[in-house]
Amino acid sequence: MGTNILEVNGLKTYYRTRLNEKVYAVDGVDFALEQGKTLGIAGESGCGKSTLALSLMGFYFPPLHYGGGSIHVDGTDIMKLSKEQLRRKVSGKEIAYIPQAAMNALNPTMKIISFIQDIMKEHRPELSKQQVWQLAAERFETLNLSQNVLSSYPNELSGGMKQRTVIAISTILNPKVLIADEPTSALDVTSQKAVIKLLKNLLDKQFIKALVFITHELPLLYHVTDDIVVMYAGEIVERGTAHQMVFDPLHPYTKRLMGSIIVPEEGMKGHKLAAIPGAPPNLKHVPPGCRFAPRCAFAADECRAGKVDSKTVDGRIYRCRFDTGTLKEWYRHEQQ
Ligand SMILES: Nc1ncnc2c1ncn2[C@@H]1O[C@H](COP(=O)(O)OP(=O)(O)OP(=O)(O)O)[C@@H](O)[C@H]1O
Repeated sequence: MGTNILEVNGLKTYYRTRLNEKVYAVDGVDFALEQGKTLGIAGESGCGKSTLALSLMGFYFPPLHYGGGSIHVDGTDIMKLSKEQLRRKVSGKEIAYIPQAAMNALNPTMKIISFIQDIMKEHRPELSKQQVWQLAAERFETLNLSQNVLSSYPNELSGGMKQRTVIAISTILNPKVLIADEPTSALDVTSQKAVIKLLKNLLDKQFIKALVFITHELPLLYHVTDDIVVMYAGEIVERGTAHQMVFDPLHPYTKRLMGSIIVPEEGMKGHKLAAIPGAPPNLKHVPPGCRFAPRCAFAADECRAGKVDSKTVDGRIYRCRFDTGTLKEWYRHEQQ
């Protein structure tokens, strides 16, 4: 077992709406990520992936509120730090976050180098403008990005180049953990591959120590991450290696999620596609038992009765009352 660079225990966060209702977007999440590893987070829209990312950064600004639990980054519980300590010591330095569509949020009137100068002014004020340029140019070259990009405006770059630039900027301080939220969505296949290559490069060169990759496209994670967790209605319902999750899912939700997506992998090309019936629950009023039960073909009365805890079997974690033998038998029957 390696060192855990990120450890999350019992994390709960919620939104408070204008009508004073609570939306339980992250509801008791536990996971750990070892140094040098990549973790994928998958799930349908609205299951809490982006909220989890915001929560991991300690970005608690209304309407998002912290409800409990701990987040250790390289041994430090960041929830015990003040907002000011978080901003100065953690954000971007220990843990960095690339939100969805970040590349479209770059100020179009600023050259790329200006974004890096702003970061360095805050975190490395001792560096001169010339030194910042030198540092940025070396980093860009190492990541196979031309240093000409530094003197460009965001709108002069293609979508794929813009996204790679955002990633290079966000990791300029060598954060221990990088959280990338849908970093490849809205890009063509060639640009997606370039982004994935860049992320792997950051890990190989040890500019980052661990990567969390969030996407609703579970099969994409197969090429990027060591492990995958699947979220459903604010909870993690399964965790396994990328191979296990794609080729041998245990939880009925993971199984249905895989069955609803075109999987280009060898051995999966012929699998039958079927949409998951129904919709995820309203996170203001989650069902009392298994949250997937209302949509699950295998659900029994006991599934709807009380909270379903996670269990660990052969290193895999899943949140379902049924044992692995029963689940696999059902899936085998379905395929016939
Ligand atoms: N500002 C907000 N106020 C209230 N509820 C919110 C707010 N932002 C998100 N939510 C709710 O929190 C839940 C989780 O949303 P979140 O965006 O984290 O899901 P997601 O899995 O990242 O979805 P997507 O893939 O579409 O980004 C959803 O029910 C969503 O409606």
